[in-house]
Formats: sequence, C-alpha cells, structure tokens
Amino acid sequence: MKIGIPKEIKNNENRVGMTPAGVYELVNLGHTVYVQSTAGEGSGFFDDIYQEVGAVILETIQEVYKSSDMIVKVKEPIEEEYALIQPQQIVFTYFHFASSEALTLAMLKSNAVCIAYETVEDADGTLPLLTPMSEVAGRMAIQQGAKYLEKPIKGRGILLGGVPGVSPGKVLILGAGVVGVQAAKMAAGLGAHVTIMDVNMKRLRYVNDIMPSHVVTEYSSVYNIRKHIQTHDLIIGGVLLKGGKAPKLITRDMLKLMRPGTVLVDVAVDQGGCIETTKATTHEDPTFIIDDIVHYCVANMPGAVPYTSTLALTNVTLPYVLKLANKGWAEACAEDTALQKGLNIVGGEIVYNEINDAFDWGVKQV
Ligand SMILES: NC(=O)C1=CN([C@@H]2O[C@H](COP(=O)(O)OP(=O)(O)OC[C@H]3O[C@@H](n4cnc5c(N)ncnc54)[C@H](O)[C@@H]3O)[C@@H](O)[C@H]2O)C=CC1
Ligand SMILES: CC(=O)C(=O)O
Ligand SMILES: [Mg+2]
Repeated sequence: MKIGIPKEIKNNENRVGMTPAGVYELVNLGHTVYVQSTAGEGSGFFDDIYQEVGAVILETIQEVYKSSDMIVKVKEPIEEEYALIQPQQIVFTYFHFASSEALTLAMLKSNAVCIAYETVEDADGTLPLLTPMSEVAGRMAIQQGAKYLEKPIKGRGILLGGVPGVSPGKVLILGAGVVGVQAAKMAAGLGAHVTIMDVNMKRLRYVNDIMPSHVVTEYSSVYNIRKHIQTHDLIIGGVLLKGGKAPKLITRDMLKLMRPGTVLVDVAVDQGGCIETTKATTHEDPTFIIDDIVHYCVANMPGAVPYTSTLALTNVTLPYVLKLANKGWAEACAEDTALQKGLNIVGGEIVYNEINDAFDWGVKQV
C-alpha cells in the first residue's frame, strides 16, 4: 500500500503521524511511505532520518495526498485539506466529527474512508488511541491552569500548592476518566485540594482507592457542580460521551457563581466542550475572558509538547496502521472489532450513530 504522512497545518501542531520507526516497519513489509518534507521536524525527526529508513520525501502536501492510498496524520483535516482528500482514500487520524458540521459534510462529500483514532474502542470500553493524548492533556491541564491563575494574566492570583501557613488552591475536575485522573494526579502532586466528579460510580470508587486523601470524589449532579464552582479556583472539563457532543455541565448563567479570576480549562473542547461558553482556541491565543472568568480551550493541547506526544501517539497507532496497510480497511476492520469502532464515515455515509445525534439531523441510525 502507498501511505502518506502530511505535515500538520493546524495552529502550533507540531506532532507527526508517523515516526521513522513506523516507516522502517512498513517499508520492510513492502509498503511505500511518502513523507512530506519537514513533516517530522517539530517532533525532532528530520527528513534525512526518514530517508535512511526508506521513506520517499515529497515536497508538497498536494503530492502526498495525491500519491497515497492511506493518509496517516494527527489532527482532523482543516479546511485547506478538504479538497486534497481522494475518493476511497483511507484517512486515519483524530476527527472529532461531533464538534464540526463543516468537517462532517466535507468528509461525506469526499467519499473517503474516515477512521477516527478517538472512537477505536477495546472490548472493555476503553479508547486505546485516545488514551495517550488524554494522559498528556490531563497533565498539561494543571500546568496551564496553574499558569493562568496568576494575577498578571487575569487569574485569581492563587498558588495552587499554597505555602506553609496558607491554604492550597482548589481544583475541581469534571470527569474521572483518563484526563480527569491524570489531572488529579498532577494537582495532588502540587499539593492542591482536589474534587473530582463523575456519574460513573465505578470510576469514583477507583479514584477514591488510588488517590491521596486530599483528592475527594463527588457524584456529578447539577446541584453539586453549582455548589463547587463557587469555591474552586481551577476547573477542568474532562467529560466524554464517546464520539458524541460533550454535555454542557457549566452553563453561561453559572459563570456568575464563580469568583473573578477563576480559570476554566475545557479539555473536552474537541468534542464541543462541557462549558457553554467554550469556543476552541489555539496555542497562539489560548485564552479568553467572559464575566471575569478565564477560559482556556485549546483543542490540540498535546501539540505543544510534540517530543512527548508524537511518541506516545505513534506507539499505539502503529499496530493499527500495519493492519490497515497489510489487509486493507475492510478486512482489517472485519477482523478487529476495536478498529471497526473507528469507522466514522465510509464512502459518503455516516456509520457511527453519535455523529448523527450531534447534529440533530434526524437521519437514519446505523
Ligand atoms: N483538548 C485536547 O487537546 C484534548 C482533548 N481530549 C478530550 O478530553 C475528553 C476526555 O477524554 P478522556 O478522559 O480520555 O475520556 P474518558 O472516556 O476516559 O473519560 C470521560 C469521563 O467522563 C465521564 N462523564 C460522562 N458524563 C459525565 C457527567 N455528566 N459528569 C461527569 N462526568 C461525566 C465518564 O463517565 C468518563 O469517566 C475527550 O473529549 C477527549 O477527546 C483528549 C486529549 C487532548
Ligand atoms: C485528542 C486530541 O484532540 C489531540 O490529541 O489533539
Ligand atoms: Mg479537534
């Protein structure tokens, strides 16, 4: 198979869809790998390293899309890329369709086979291709949140860990999944007081067992959320309804319950966000303020730490890339139920229900 690795063009997206280690394996199996010139540079993988393991370097993104049966990348295609996608081409990447009607319509029109990293799902319900990036984003959420709590950048002026004689800051985490647990771990490590909420009692029991006593669990009800947002300094949104639009747990009117300078980090922004006032931001301009509340809503947080993120991502994607390359998408998905769940749009049809639900199109269920 001919496999193409384009350079990411989203704002400050420095990850790349395949490392030289992946190219090495594919080329040894007889596949051809096209890598766009400088695609790996942001992650420390230069063209000559790819060439040494047998990649063909192409100068332009147009050549990569045109030459390949399968595109392996990181972020969802952005508008400039829509027209580059070829009919029947496999596109293996994060899509987050539920947050973008424009992307969904463009991919329906493309007639491509869109396999979304974020909905590949193991038998136990976990999401193996989302997990590593959620680990990165969960940890980063505290790093970023701690920074934006500083007064000169309009935060409350709180040091999360406190100091001897002064109480630590308080962190509220919505969702006790991968993002939530990683964020709780980092916040607890800094000495902050942490409240973590979920509707899944099994998760809350697990968190209660593994976390120190300054991390407390609470059931995620509207009443409890309204109560806690009044006293917490940093609020992290990490909820997910697989493949669907995130539920709005903090509505616009609730901002006035918070103290000025409270920081919201809505990690779930890529699925539309769990805060009503969320709108996607970029690493270049990551925050905005509404009603004195600082919002950080960067949809590609791991893109800022590509040396870590590219390796963490490609460690888990490569086995699936190899399957797709060796067998083609239809046979690979028929044999592997986890990968089958990644199928979102195939040949102009949505094949993942939650995408239909997200847009309220009222069309057929799959
Ligand atoms: N902005 C970024 O750069 C990144 C964003 N993400 C996003 O972060 C979000 C979370 O991802 P994961 O932690 O991997 O998902 P996960 O599936 O591990 O955890 C989500 C948790 O939300 C809980 N939940 C659902 N409804 C809830 C409610 N009403 N109240 C409280 N909890 C509720 C679920 O029970 C689950 O435990 C996803 O949207 C993911 O795409 C992940 C990585 C990077
Ligand atoms: C999961 C996701 O949105 C990211 O890694 O950018
Ligand atoms: Mg996105």
